[in-house]
Parts: sequence; structure tokens; C-alpha cells
Amino acid sequence: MSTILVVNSGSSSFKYQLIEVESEKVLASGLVERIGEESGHSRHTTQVGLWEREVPIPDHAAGFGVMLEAFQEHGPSLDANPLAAVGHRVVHGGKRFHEATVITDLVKINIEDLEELAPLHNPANLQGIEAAQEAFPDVPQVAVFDTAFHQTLPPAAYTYAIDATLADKQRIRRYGFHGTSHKYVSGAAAEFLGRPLEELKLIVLHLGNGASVCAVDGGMSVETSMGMTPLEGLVMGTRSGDIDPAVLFHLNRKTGMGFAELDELLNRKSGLLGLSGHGDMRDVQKAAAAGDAAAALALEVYLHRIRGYVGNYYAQLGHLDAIVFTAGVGENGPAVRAGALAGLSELGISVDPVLNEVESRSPRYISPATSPVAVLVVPTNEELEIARQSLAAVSG
Ligand SMILES: Nc1ncnc2c1ncn2[C@@H]1O[C@H](COP(=O)(O)OP(=O)(O)O)[C@@H](O)[C@H]1O
Ligand SMILES: CC(=O)OP(=O)(O)O
Ligand SMILES: [Mg+2]
Repeated sequence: MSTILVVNSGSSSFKYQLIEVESEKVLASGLVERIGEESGHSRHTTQVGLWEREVPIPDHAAGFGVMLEAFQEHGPSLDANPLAAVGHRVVHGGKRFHEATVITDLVKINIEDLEELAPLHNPANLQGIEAAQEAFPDVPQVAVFDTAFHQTLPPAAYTYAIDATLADKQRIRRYGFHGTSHKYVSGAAAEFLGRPLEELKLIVLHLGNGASVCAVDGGMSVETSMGMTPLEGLVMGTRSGDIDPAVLFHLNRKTGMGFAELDELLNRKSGLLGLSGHGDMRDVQKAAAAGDAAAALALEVYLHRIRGYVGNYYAQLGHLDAIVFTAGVGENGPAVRAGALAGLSELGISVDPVLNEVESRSPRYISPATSPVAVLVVPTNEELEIARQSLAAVSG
């Protein structure tokens, strides 16, 4: 059995799982959050219990230390489960990385070089890698890139219509993100449908805090809504998604806001948060239900954007076998699923109101049995996919 520690470092938190890959057994999982705030929070879950701690966690290195202490105090022992690898989620791999890669100094330089393209994510990913190298100097570290699955995008999908020479020099093109999730979910959907992935045309809606859509043709990503950075596309918790770039010129001229402020505005103060004051979908729904007009509009904008992408990608694919919902909102938000696909029955897309309310951790249909296009909920498992790819990278 091969045990892999999977580390998913976010900007202010990280999640981890200790996974026995062949059996898909999760030996432990946890979360270290509110890194850099006055008081941090950690949770460690094993097969025998759950432990929580409130402690200041100044940075990701300290957060990694909190995780190691949890393993020491509550198990399972990392000596008894020697690690085959530590698998790291790395958000931006640029054009260079097509698959999971064993981390060398050169790979780290490349990840650092891409920080300017993913300022919320790559610096945190790198800190996680360095903390893991220090804690486990003899264990191979593997980077699994969010961008890798989208290396199959055709030029028509990844090219921005701007000066080609400048774009090339500055690495400006669309890369796409959440690839580990889109890949895992496509495979799991094919398995659930009992059909070869090679034959299927799918639209995957990854609706988490960050959110993106992917058109998957025969198992390959052919179009996706995030672009050069994870800012483009859908409305997200705090990110605007698509916006006319001239808004930025206008704000700069009118208010004097500089690039740092504009970056902060679109990445951290927009999306659901900017529209309603709430970045978490559950809070937006609660406020809308209580009659808050701003929250109701935020929901409408969110759903309108998804519906537009579904129509767009259906047209790009020319045929559609299934639409697949995944991630926090996609897996747990029946109202969002129904709202996003409302009015599409002429396209063969409908959601069954009873099936849509079923709560389950397993893949399931939410479309009526007679629907030409299947609509599914398939829970994502980025950690298992990272563990599988990490094992393949160190074995191959
Ligand atoms: N029952 C639910 N109904 C609607 N939204 C939910 C529900 N449970 C979780 N969510 C939403 O899922 C989002 C987080 O998704 P997740 O995939 O965990 O995000 P990330 O991994 O990007 O941090 C939050 O906006 C949260 O409100
Ligand atoms: C790439 C990205 O947006 O990731 P997340 O959803 O974890 O923020
Ligand atoms: Mg996520």
C-alpha cells in the first residue's frame, strides 16, 4: 500500500489528507485556517476521532507545524505509514507543466516565476512545498497543477484577441484552472454513466469558492471559463469573473485607484461579496430569503452567468451528453442547480425537482429519466486525484 500526504495550500488556509492510494482509504484529514489572523483554527480527523484547536498561526510554515503536531499527538503515526510522496496542489503551472511533476529546485523556480500570474495561490503553494521539504527531506515532493488538464485547449479557445507579439512575450493567454477537479469529475461521471469517457461530451460546473466551467470532449478539456488567472469567467465568492476591462481604465481615471487596489477589488472584494456583502453562498441565500434585494440580485447575476456559459459550451461542443455539478455549491446547493438550468428544456436540459433535493455523497442523476441531456451531481475529490497522480509521478 502506498501512503501519500496531500497538501492543498490556499491563500489563508490549507487542507490536508493522508491517503492510502490503492484502497482510496483516507487515514486522516484536516484543515488549518485563518492563517495570519489573530487566532487560527485547526481540525484534525482520523478514523477514531476529531480534534480542534484555536491557536495563532502566523504563516503557512507555522500551519504546517500545527498539522505535524496533530499527527504526533493524535496519529496516525507518519513513521508507521512511511510516505511514498507528498502531493501538492499547485494552481499555476503555465505552459510548461502538462502533468504531475516531481519537485526539484528548477520546478520551484518555475512555480515562483508564475507567482505574478496567480498571486492569490502560487506563493501559498510554494510555502507549503518548502515546509514539507523541511519536515520530510527524504520524501519525494510532487506538484499537481490546476492548469495541466487544460493543456489540450485549442488555440482558438486559449488565445486572447490582443497584439500577438506582446501576448507571446508576456505569456498572456488563457490557461484554465481547477483542472484536477474537472479531470476527476469527468472520469467519475463517465464511470457513473457506464460509458467510455472517450465518447462523451460533458460540461462540468465546478462551483466552489472559486468557480469554473469546463467543456470536456472525449476526456479532454476543450474550453474553460478561467483564463490567464483564476479571475475570469463565473461570478465567485469574492471574484468578479468576466468584466469589461474598460471598467478598470474608467476607475483609474475617475478615482485614481491604482493597479494594486484594482487587483484587490476584482479578486477579493467583488463577486457575491461585492454584490451582497456575503462571500459565502449559504449567507447570500439566507439574506435573499429574508428579503434582501442586493442578495437576490447577486444570486440572479450568479445564475445568469452560469446559464450563459452552458449555452456557449453546448454550442462549442455541438452535442451534449451530460452537465455535471460539483464542489461546495454544486454538490450542496439544489436551488443553485435548478436556477442555473432553468428555462433550458428546449435544449433538452431539465432538472427533476424531487431528485434535485436528494442529499447524498455519491454521484447521482438530477434530470428526469427521459431527458436527452443527463444532469448529474458528482462530488469532486481533488485530494484523491492528487494522490493518484503523485503516486504515478514517483512510480513512473
Ligand atoms: N448546503 C449548501 N448550500 C449552498 N452552498 C453551499 C452549501 N454548503 C457549502 N456551500 C458553499 O460552497 C462554497 C465553498 O465550496 P468549496 O468547494 O468548499 O470551496 P473551496 O474549496 O474553493 O474553498 C461556499 O460558498 C459555501 O457557501
Ligand atoms: C484556482 C482557484 O480558483 O482555486 P480555488 O477555487 O481553490 O480558489
Ligand atoms: Mg476548492
